[in-house]
Amino acid sequence: MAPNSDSNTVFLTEKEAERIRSTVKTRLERCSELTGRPRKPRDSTDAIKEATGASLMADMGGAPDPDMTETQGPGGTIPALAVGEPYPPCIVSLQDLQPMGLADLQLNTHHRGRLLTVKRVSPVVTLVARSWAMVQDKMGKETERLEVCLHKSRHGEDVLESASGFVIKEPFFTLTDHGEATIRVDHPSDLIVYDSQTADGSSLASDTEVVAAEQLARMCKDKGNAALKQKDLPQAHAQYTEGLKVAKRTVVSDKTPDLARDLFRNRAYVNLLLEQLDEAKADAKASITGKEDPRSQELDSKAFFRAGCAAYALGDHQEAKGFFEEQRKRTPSDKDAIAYLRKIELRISEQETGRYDLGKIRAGLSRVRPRADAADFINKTKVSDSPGRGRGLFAATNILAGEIVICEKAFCVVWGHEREALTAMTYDVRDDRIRVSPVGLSKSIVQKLLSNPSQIERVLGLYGDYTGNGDSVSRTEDGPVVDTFRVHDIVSRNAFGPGNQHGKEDARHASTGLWIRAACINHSCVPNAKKEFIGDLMVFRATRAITAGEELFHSYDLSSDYDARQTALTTTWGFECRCALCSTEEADDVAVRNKRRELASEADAFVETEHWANAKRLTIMRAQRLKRAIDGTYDAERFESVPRLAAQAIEGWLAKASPRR
Ligand SMILES: C[S@@+](CC[C@H](N)C(=O)[O-])C[C@H]1O[C@@H](n2cnc3c(N)ncnc32)[C@H](O)[C@@H]1O
Repeated sequence: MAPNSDSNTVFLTEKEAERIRSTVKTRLERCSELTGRPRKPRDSTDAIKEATGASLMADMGGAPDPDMTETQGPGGTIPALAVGEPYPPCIVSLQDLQPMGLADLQLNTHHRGRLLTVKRVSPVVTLVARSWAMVQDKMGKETERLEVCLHKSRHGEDVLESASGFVIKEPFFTLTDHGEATIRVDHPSDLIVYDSQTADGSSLASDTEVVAAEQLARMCKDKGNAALKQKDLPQAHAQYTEGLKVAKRTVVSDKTPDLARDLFRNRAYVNLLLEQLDEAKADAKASITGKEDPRSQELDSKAFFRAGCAAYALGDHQEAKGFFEEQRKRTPSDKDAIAYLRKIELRISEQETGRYDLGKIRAGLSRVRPRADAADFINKTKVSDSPGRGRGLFAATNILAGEIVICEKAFCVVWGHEREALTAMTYDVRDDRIRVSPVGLSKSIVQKLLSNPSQIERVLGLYGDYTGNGDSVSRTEDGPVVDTFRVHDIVSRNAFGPGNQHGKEDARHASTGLWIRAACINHSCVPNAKKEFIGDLMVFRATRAITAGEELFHSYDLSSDYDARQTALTTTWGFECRCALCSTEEADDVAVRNKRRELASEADAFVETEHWANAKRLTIMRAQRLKRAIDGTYDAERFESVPRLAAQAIEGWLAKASPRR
């Protein structure tokens, strides 16, 4: 990777790049040699001792993290990960899988159709991009390493650390980068936290059992309330869920129907805090009593409010409006409902007209509130095939120069200053390329999809190199399923950086986001739309008049240098640009392109250091000379109808400069 003065550029030495490549290649060779071989038993005591030591060292930061690679630059060290060996997640429910033991594991094998029940027997070794621990199966005779890669936490808690019992669906037994055997989990839905309490009340028969079940449900509700008070949201959610298993049984709900409703209402609240919006909405709806007495009206008002908040956060403004109106009917003076209904009017107007108070939106943003409260405006565009480029976004109506084409909130954005921000060097074995990848964004998207499965289809419908094995299963009886490899590939080809809006960023913590509609816009070096970011709002404006039916383009890479642009487009986006400008520049002599690159760098440095306001006559003359020199590298005839990108910065400066009086 080329050295660069830009603070967001990662500089990887050839030696480091070679080390990453050879580590991965050696592992793959070893894996293929060992495929199908039986697992070698481990000495339990030694294995646990080793994990305990490694866990202590990791906690103290005392040992080098094997995930990390050295890079030069302000970001410091960056994790290095191998990608490009995707496999689909398990899409079979637990009840349809056959149990197996650790002794049955075979190397480099996905044990399809099988499940492993294990308990953790060592502390967890928490590394930047993975966590691991030693586990034993039911018999307690065999011990093995269990590693959770990248997607290792849920609601901010390390999954391995959150419990001691796990079920691994269709376990993948392989080698670590260092050649050690391990069970490896890449898809969060393949690891189920094993729940020993089976309070499903499935065989409730006698009155005494029903009373006991009711008591159990009440106890869960109390425990949930206590956990909520302690702000232990995952625990509160688990307790309410446990209580609901019993309270929903007909024999219990016939006797005390309000118990399940209370649990649903409480869980709706916890779900809102956990941003599990699908379930928050469903729970709130399930808790509605429909009764007329004042107490029930008050409780239903609360339920409609929670359903409204969930629908609003999901961007379903019409649905949210319906819920808040129901709330207002029950509690007419409720200020929250009135405030939300007012906001919804604004959102619906933004969505329909594309008119935004962008100044106000900008003023409401800050480092602690970096996400805009705004609706998406997309109805001037439609998605259609773009020959040679997959799908593209097209104008559905005539659009004037300067008009908003689309305005969209990020489906997910991770700001450089947020805990989730994480950049990695990924070595992709499919094309032998090392890239800088926003893996923190992939992690956050996976979490968001697991929490809101209604959104899975929208995201997985985006373009990515790996498209899975054709199964579109996004849920089993055990919960939502998200293919993390597909999300990784989608992020690679569709994510953008909203820029440094909230203080300095470094290479390891760059801001990145995913905008679903805008992800359909293809690239051109001669675009007809230009994007700007206001918080997580991506605003595209037409740079010239666009007629209905025309394809919309923006520039993925703004470099004025043909070679730099082509390298970025092939490496990051996987295509060679064949636009009118690239074809013209490609025909230039290499020496001419080199000269132009040098002059453009000089012009950039000039623009950076010399302010145009009150510039001296001599400074202006220098700028004019530079512009003439750059123009001299362009053949007037061939470049008549395409832009001269290298001259744009200095032209802009000259247009603004005025001689000092
Ligand atoms: C953000 S997506 C754009 C939408 C995409 N075409 C689709 O079908 O969903 C980026 C991908 O679109 C394709 N693409 C974008 N602009 C292109 C162009 N000018 N020429 C060829 N492929 C292009 C590349 O495969 C790139 O990785």
